[in-house]
Amino acid sequence: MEHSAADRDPKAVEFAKDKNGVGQVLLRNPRGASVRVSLHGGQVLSWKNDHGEELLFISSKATFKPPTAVRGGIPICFPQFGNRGSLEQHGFARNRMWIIDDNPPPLHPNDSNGKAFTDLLLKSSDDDHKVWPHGFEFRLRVTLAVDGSLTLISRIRNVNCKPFSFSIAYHTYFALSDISEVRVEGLETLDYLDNLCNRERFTEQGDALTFETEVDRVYLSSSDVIAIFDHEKKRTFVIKREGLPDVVVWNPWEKKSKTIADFGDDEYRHMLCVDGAAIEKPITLKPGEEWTGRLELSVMPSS
Ligand SMILES: O=P(O)(O)OC[C@H]1O[C@@H](O)[C@H](O)[C@@H](O)[C@@H]1O
Repeated sequence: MEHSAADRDPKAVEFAKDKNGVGQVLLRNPRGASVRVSLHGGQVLSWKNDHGEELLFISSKATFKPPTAVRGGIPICFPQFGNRGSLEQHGFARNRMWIIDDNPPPLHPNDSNGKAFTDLLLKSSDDDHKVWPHGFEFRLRVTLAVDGSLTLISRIRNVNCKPFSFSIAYHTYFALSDISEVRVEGLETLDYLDNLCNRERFTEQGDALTFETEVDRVYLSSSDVIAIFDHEKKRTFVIKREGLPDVVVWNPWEKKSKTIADFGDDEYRHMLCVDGAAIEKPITLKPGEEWTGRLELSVMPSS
């Protein structure tokens, strides 16, 4: 039996609909932090700390009307990343309607006890089979802990009689004061594939990543914790991953921003995508097998 914060506080998990009729789950912790998850795409749309400050970027030009994913938050790229395959960009999961999973297979008690959480489910549909002929169940648990950290646990199961392979990324748009004041640590000396150079492979040379132009890279096989230091806001995002060896770093910068319809011209200054991902070596599941991946995001004060 799993016990969530909802067992003690009926306000810890609430369900509502947005103005387009899309279901959303709101998680709250006792200190006032909150997380909002949409059933559309299983996408986290908001993560606020206990001062009510938004930690995820959402574009002022974002459209919240399905079927397109919202520009910001944490869209889930599955079963394809980017255009590395025949499916639509970043796969179809972010554009599908998920359901609430009332009776998910249990997870470790640490993933629920004392926390506010919700379980969502996406099952492959007949439409999905036309473009990707595989049977899967994708279970997503979104958890808000008492310390304000946000955890996404994905369990993907092959429910068909033939194997399939997939890629996945949690395309996390972090909200920042100013991209030119930001430093990312944990990717030093790693190899990366540069999407701006036909995925050519390079090796990261610098001490830490800083930003002064467009970046669109997949860092490979990183085992470290990633930290995003925001000097102006005096806070550091800490990203921990399990089962997600690769890390995408994306900022469209000035020129590309102007070509993205649901993104403001100057908004690149206030966001950075850093995704926990499994891309270079797709994950293969035999019939009946399940894969688990875990992303944990937390924020710490820094000087
Ligand atoms: O506009 P989309 O489909 O959400 O993708 C945004 C970006 O996502 C990044 O992860 C890709 O590497 C970029 O190439 C892409 O432009």
